[in-house]
Amino acid sequence: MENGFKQVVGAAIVDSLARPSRLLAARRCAPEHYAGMWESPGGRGEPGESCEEALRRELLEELGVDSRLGAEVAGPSQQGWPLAAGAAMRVWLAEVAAGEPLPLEDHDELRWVPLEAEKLGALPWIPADLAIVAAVLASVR
Ligand SMILES: Nc1nc2c([nH]c(=O)n2[C@H]2C[C@H](O)[C@@H](COP(=O)(O)OP(=O)(O)OP(=O)(O)O)O2)c(=O)[nH]1
Repeated sequence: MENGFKQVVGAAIVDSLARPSRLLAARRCAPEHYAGMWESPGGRGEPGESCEEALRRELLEELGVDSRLGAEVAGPSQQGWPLAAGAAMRVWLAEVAAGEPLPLEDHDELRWVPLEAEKLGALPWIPADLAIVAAVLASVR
């Protein structure tokens, strides 16, 4: 695997993988320069974890839910979507398998947003996430 970027993983959590109509957006409360911006829950992997394992662990830690991953929303490189500061994020569609998502860590608000360009575009996403949100929309249509 190519290893030029710090690998981040993120989840485009939809209400239902079979019939997606809403996306779970999460508002970051830290670090300061990302506070107030919306993103896909996720984070960095730990040594020895696959990206999928890292993502399911992050969703349990951050939101308190068990998750089921669907298809990857492939980005322009093997490492996914370019982020700021030399990082890249692989993104998977996902749904909640058990539990109710809560902003336990890193976020101060969660919102189920209709999978419509206008509704999603109204949130101040981390700039790097705008291309990802557009690809998620395209992938569920
Ligand atoms: N989780 C997530 N991080 C994103 C997104 N977009 C984006 O630019 N980032 C950036 C913010 C952070 O600099 C980095 C992810 O780091 P993180 O802070 O979520 O990772 P982590 O929970 O494992 O935290 P740490 O171990 O680095 O402290 O990627 C996104 O949609 N989701």
